Amino acid sequence: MAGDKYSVILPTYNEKENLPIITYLIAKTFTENKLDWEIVIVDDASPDGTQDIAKQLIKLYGTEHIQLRPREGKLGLGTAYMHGLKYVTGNFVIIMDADFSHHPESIPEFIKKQKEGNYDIVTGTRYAGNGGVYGWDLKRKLISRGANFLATVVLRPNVSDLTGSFRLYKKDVLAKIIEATKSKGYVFQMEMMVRARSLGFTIAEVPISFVDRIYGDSKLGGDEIVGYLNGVWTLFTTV
Ligand SMILES: Nc1nc2c(ncn2[C@@H]2O[C@H](COP(=O)(O)OP(=O)(O)O[C@H]3O[C@H](CO)[C@@H](O)[C@H](O)[C@@H]3O)[C@@H](O)[C@H]2O)c(=O)[nH]1
Ligand SMILES: [Mg+2]
Repeated sequence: MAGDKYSVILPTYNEKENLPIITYLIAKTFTENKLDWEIVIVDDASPDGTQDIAKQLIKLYGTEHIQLRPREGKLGLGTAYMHGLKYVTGNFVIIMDADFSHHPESIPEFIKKQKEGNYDIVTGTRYAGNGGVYGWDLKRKLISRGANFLATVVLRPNVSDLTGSFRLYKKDVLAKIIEATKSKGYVFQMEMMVRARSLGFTIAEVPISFVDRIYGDSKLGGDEIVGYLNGVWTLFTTV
């Protein structure tokens, strides 16, 4: 629709190798599809110089397309989205990873799906249709499947991929969900879907291929798994 603007919130922590290429591909995707866009980079004081790269990208694409909204230290993904949302100027928000696990080529499919039913949220799914995961070892696959299975059985939010983060939201919907969401770590993605359901928002799905990163390391650790289990329990007893 004329007047729609898509704001991509891109959280980064040590993504200097990935940031220029992901930015290029996001820009290309929006430009080719004649869509209005911006990227809000939320960098948590990455020691590798990610912010220097971001500043160069602002010079290249302009302040109307790229915002750098840094924070003092590594404060986690959930709060990175909240922080980025404060600066968003579009009426739609896309959240994705900066490490190519989420490919920008899916963005037009998300937008098309959103328009089909005027959905509040379109979530990427690795666990339906021709979606999938590539490059993870068995352990990480089992953690992801287990996390989804547990929350699906206990909380029944009727979303096939609860722990993924590649999603499109109406901006005011995202603001309301974030306000209701209490957890801060990786569990945030799952809680957001459960909250969205209980607030009555509509959710559609688009199958995506999640490809493990080539550059840098995942930030998922044992404390995140404990945090997830706590999150499922808390939602089970309160929502
Ligand atoms: N600003 C900021 N960015 C962060 C932080 N931690 C991670 N990031 C950024 O967030 C993105 C995802 O981080 P990864 O460390 O690559 O996550 P992953 O293990 O590949 O996990 C992915 O899959 C999970 C489960 O499916 C998802 O829950 C998660 O959101 C992500 O999509 C990357 O762009 C990374 O730089 C943080 O504390 N602060
Ligand atoms: Mg990753």
